Amino acid sequence: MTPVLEVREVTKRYGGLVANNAVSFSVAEREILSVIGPNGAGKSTLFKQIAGFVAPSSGEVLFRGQLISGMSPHKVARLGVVRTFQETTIFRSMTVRENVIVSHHLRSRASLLGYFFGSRLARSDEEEFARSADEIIDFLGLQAIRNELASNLPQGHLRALGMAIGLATSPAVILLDEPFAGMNHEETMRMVALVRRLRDERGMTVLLVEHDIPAVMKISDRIVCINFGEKIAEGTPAEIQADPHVIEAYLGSEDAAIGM
Ligand SMILES: Nc1ncnc2c1ncn2[C@@H]1O[C@H](COP(=O)(O)OP(=O)(O)OP(=O)(O)O)[C@@H](O)[C@H]1O
Repeated sequence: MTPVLEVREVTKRYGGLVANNAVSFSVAEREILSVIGPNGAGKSTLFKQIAGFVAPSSGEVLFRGQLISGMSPHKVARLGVVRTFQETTIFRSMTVRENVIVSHHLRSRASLLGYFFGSRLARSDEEEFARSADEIIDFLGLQAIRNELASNLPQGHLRALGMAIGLATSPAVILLDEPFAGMNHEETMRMVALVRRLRDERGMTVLLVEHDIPAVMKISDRIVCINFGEKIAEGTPAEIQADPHVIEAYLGSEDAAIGM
């Protein structure tokens, strides 16, 4: 089967620093794949290149066979590859529901400006977007904060809103940047279940960058491990857990052992 996403020999240099060095891997439809590695390994840089926030120095990223590396994040998102949590646009003076409605305009025929100025085309989309926004809010269990201003939300809810905004565009591939960061065990388990539902109920392919190794082991179909910008291992959670290169990378870092 054609992979939904292909990362081919992606290299990113910042001056003399090589943040990613010829990283290659592919992701199958409806797969949950995690990218792990010690601090500064190059995980965020890799995600930014997949989602269009940063252009590779060399190499390419393909989505269903189409070249997407070098495109703007907006174009990449329109095609169906969306990164959430960091650098997500949240309108602080709008409510949760309004934010999710507005985000639908990324895939709309009418422009965002049309929404603000009430164009006819925008008005015709409005009802559908409101219905879809309510569905996403229910899906994520955010009913209680539906009408809360974004500026009043604590960090955890802001992250959930970031996810809601990502879902509003109905992506085929969603990239989650440290979805479990700062969460206690119970919250993490809830998020693990939610990510599985994205795949099982919405047919999405999920890529995540995450430091919470036990959660990664639980949730991932496959894991790619990078260290000093290079891919050092790729495999199932059991394979990664037993890989000597991975163990060595973690033992030599301040992330401590790859404790599971
Ligand atoms: N815009 C930039 N300019 C210069 N160097 C950068 C830039 N972005 C990242 N780097 C460097 O590239 C390397 C990889 O950084 P990156 O943020 O991708 O790592 P990471 O694995 O995501 O780290 P962490 O787990 O700590 O978030 C680091 O040495 C970082 O300092």
